[in-house]
Amino acid sequence: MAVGADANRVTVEDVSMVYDGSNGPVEALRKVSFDVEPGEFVTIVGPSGCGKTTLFRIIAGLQTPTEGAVRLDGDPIDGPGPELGIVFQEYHLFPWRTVAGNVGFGLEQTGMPTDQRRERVGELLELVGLEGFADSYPKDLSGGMKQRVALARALAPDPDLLLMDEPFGAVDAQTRTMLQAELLDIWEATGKTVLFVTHDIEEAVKLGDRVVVMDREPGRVQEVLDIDLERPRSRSDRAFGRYYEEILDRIG
Ligand SMILES: Nc1ncnc2c1ncn2[C@@H]1O[C@H](COP(=O)(O)OP(=O)(O)OP(=O)(O)O)[C@@H](O)[C@H]1O
Repeated sequence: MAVGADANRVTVEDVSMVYDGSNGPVEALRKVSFDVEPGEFVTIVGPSGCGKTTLFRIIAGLQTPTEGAVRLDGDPIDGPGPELGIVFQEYHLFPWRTVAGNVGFGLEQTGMPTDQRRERVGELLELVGLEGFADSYPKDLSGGMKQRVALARALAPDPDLLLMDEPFGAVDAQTRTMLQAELLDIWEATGKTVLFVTHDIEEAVKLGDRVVVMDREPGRVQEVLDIDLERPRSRSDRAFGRYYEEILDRIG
């Protein structure tokens, strides 16, 4: 295979997950398969309990599937590493570290020299629109700003894949719209492959090139829908509405 042919491609292969529930086995995923092409923005949408978080955790290497595998560039993902940038709904920032300290955390672990690290953190803060907040602490930031810090931290080691689990679920509607637009700008600027989990159909259609639609019946992928729309997209567009209704119809 040519060098780079598989760059940043994610392959989810027949992934199944069965939990040991207190009342017996709980099937969370059944033979889920799909690919994410390099540089693509893929959203995963489905109703509560359909297995989104389980799928996300398996792709992030935080959880081992009962069967199947997830590969990044052909290699199995066997734990979170610098090739993955992960953003959770609840920010997960270190409260005792400044904004710069949070963003630079992963870079410290790699042993990057201080000067270089400062420069990289500065670039990242600019990218997420937080210049001037390097010395602030998370407690002094709004939800949207905290999520920008979490995004900058995830991007710091220049990961192959950006994984986001309901990242805008905890912010108000106006901030959410703003963050969505900013994320698309960052995605375009960096060319990252993005996998984004949401329960919000509008968000899934607005952001994704392709939408992995989970079934009403837990653990199944209903279909993978190609969204053939130009950005920016809004619900007032007829074509947007068609995709929205289509997905709504499937998962209700
Ligand atoms: N640790 C666990 N032990 C037993 N069952 C679990 C466990 N984690 C999840 N489940 C079950 O697996 C199924 C899928 O859960 P999961 O959290 O992945 O779904 P989800 O789509 O992310 O839902 P939500 O949007 O509500 O978080 C559910 O039936 C859930 O109750």
